[in-house]
Amino acid sequence: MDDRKFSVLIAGGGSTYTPGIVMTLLESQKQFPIRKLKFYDNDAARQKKIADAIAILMKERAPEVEFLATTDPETAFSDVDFVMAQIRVGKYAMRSVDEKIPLKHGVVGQETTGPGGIAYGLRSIPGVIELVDYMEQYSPNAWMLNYSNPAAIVAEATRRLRPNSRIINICDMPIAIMDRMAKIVGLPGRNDLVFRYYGLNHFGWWTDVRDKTGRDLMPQLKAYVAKNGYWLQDQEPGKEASWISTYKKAADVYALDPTTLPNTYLKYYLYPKYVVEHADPNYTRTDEVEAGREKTVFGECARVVANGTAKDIQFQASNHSTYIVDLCTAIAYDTKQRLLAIIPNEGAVANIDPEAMVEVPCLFGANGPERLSMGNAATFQKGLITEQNCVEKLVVDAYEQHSYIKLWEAMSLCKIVPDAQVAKDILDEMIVANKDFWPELK
Ligand SMILES: NC(=O)c1ccc[n+]([C@@H]2O[C@H](COP(=O)([O-])OP(=O)(O)OC[C@H]3O[C@@H](n4cnc5c(N)ncnc54)[C@H](O)[C@@H]3O)[C@@H](O)[C@H]2O)c1
Ligand SMILES: O=P(O)(O)OC[C@H]1O[C@H](O[C@H]2[C@H](O)[C@@H](O)[C@@H](O)O[C@@H]2CO)[C@H](O)[C@@H](O)[C@@H]1O
Ligand SMILES: [Mn+2]
Repeated sequence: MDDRKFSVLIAGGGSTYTPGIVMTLLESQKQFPIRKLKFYDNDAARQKKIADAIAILMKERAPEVEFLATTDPETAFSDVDFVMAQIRVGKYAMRSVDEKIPLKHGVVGQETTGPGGIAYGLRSIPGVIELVDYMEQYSPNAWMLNYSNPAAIVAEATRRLRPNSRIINICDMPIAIMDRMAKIVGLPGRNDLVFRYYGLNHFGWWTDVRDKTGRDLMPQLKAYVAKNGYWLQDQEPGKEASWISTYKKAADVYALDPTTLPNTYLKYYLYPKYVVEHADPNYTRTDEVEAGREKTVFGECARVVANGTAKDIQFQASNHSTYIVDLCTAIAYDTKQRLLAIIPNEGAVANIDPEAMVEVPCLFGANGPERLSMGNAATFQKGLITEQNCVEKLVVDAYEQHSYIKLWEAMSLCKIVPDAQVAKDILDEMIVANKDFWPELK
């Protein structure tokens, strides 16, 4: 009988996703038992607001689990088995800038795609590399499951700058979509699907989806998505309008290739004009998140602290939290569960650059991900992936070489940006806005 219990560190303890992850960890004690839970953040005040509530929760529901929150790297990263990383370098203030500057130039302003994603990527690279270095210094046998975005650029940077690190970059978008697919075909959840998927992060397609008996679910899914996208009518009370619109827009993305099912993020690359026409340059997604998720999460934490009890705490598990715990479980117990991750291609998508960081199904075990072969990308996908992957590589080139030209090339090559002069105008504004975060570009 395996009586191991694990030590988990949440890096970015002040994240709005932290309470949901803690709820899943508490509900998963049979599947993935923990002995220690730590938070680490570089903003003590932000983290404390969440940690004070979670301390009450842990005392009431898991007093046997050691809990602490710290801003000290050695305290945080020592004696850790798994690091769950979810930092946002520059916080929402900089996400707001990432979204608003491009929109002023009539270009998509978005967290992880286009110029916004490029700017975010240059901020995130040093922050995530620092976490990897702390982990390797204090707990060299630990695994890092990294949600910190933009995962595509962070993944290329960690492949290049820390090639032997035990970091696995992940994304919950395909997971959320597969939970929807399961509902569309009347199955309990994503783990009841067997799928083939390939692409880059926030830039991928399903080519095959079956149930566990091998029944082909693609015809039923395609018929639904062609009409509704991934929007589940009336099954999502309170879902925000911007997300409803994104799920519905998948129908138009699907129309471009009815042989596959698309990731929702492709709308930004294939319908940028539509996105810009439906955006408000003065009130973007960050404003919605600050008025929504951030307010709700920090309000609930304050309520728990004020009441001195978490008996009626209003946080719950989500696909975001269950996914990262599924990954830790698969690694901890060598289960070989088939799970998506962003990994070095090395032939998984045979006709794409072997050094691309692709998002494909892997078998997860004690040695981490084992890639599954997804065959060749079709011509449409190959063209899109090759261009976008070069953008992501140019961003990491710009970071490594402190190169203005490389970053201008990345912005100009990006499918979302129509013109090299527009790219330059956006870039020059972003350099000023990111002066506290980016390397000085020559
Ligand atoms: N990969 C995915 O699919 C996925 C899904 C959801 C969220 N995310 C990402 O997770 C992250 C957290 O999202 P959020 O909305 O909760 O953000 P948030 O701003 O609420 O929390 C981020 C936390 O990171 C901390 N932080 C920033 N820089 C740091 C550094 N260098 N070292 C340590 N801590 C640092 C901040 O102080 C903050 O407490 C973001 O990067 C977001 O894009 C990714
Ligand atoms: O705009 P946000 O901050 O709500 O979400 C941006 C993230 O969207 C995807 O993840 C989640 C999202 O976090 C959650 O709010 C919900 O709406 O569902 C999405 C899919 O689970 C995306 O994968 C992340 O990379 C983004 O950061
Ligand atoms: Mn994602």
